[in-house]
Amino acid sequence: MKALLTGITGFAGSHMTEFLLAKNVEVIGTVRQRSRMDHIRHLLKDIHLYDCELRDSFSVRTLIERVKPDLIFHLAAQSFVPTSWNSPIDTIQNNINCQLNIFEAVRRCGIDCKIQIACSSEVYGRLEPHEIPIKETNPLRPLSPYAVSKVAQDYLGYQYHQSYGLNVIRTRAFNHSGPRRGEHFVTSNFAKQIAQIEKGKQPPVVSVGNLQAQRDFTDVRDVVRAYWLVLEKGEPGECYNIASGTSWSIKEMLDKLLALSTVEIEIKEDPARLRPSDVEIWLGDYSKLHAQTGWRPEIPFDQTLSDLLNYWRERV
Ligand SMILES: C[C@H]1O[C@H](OP(=O)(O)OP(=O)(O)OC[C@H]2O[C@@H](n3cnc4c(=O)[nH]c(N)nc43)[C@H](O)[C@@H]2O)[C@@H](O)[C@@H](O)C1=O
Repeated sequence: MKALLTGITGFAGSHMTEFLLAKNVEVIGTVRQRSRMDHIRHLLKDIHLYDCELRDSFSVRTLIERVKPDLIFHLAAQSFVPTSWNSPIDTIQNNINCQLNIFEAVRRCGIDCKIQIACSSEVYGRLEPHEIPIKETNPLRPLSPYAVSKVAQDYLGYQYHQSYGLNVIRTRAFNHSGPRRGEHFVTSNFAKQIAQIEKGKQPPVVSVGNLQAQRDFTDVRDVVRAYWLVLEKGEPGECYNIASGTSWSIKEMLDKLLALSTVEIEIKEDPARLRPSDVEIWLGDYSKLHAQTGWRPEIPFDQTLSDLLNYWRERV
């Protein structure tokens, strides 16, 4: 079996690759000139990489024709919410166009393959208290340009299934973390700062943004297992939440990280880290995914944070 991964050099992509290789699936990934290989260097001898600019329809079609994948995991995206405030057009164009190029290539080449698209809990945006925990049937009220790009990706997945019968499954992952998480995302950012403080490379102050927000964190290794399971057992055209079913405030998450360290550390709010609007609370209901595939989260959040902090301790 052949799996094509977009975003293979990224956080989820590298974990997805490890998961697929352990299942003896042939892994093919797309890279660009500027892709950094740090996360997949240890896997290079076991995978095939193709130069492909996902924004370029010709490049994508050539790749799909050549590879003829059985499975596609579409993980590549501009995924950092604050970047989407600074360059909304770039985020929207990138996230929508890349996916459209994949859909059109699969459709026009007539390839029979299953496609997982990495949508997001960001599509839900603003919530009413009675809507928590969030089900897939909830109205979508996106609160950032990134969230709007994910709504478009999500609905295009639905539409291409309805219109052309493409075998697309939409996953709405809530926040996820673990080793290799990009350093701008909150868990990784705080863990890296703490690791730097422990080594005396930063004064003993952690800079933070909005600590009141509540997030539902799942370990990335559980998330990629869900990506696999939806293609194995999911219903084409459907969407599935991937969540832990537990919510932590960002302050609680920071306290957990601080408790893993022996150093005295102060907390300081940095106004530059606040956003024009921030989703207040996320708590996902993953019962649909569980009923369809048997998936449930296995790695406790404390383990995720400890692995992440140790990851940074080895790198700073
Ligand atoms: C599901 C969704 O999940 C992620 O989006 P995100 O929730 O924006 O992730 P984050 O780690 O940037 O922020 C989480 C929360 O933490 C607050 N926060 C406080 N202080 C800092 C801080 O210092 N840095 C950051 N980054 N956030 C901070 C921040 O205001 C927010 O409330 C992406 O994977 C996205 O691709 C996705 O799809």
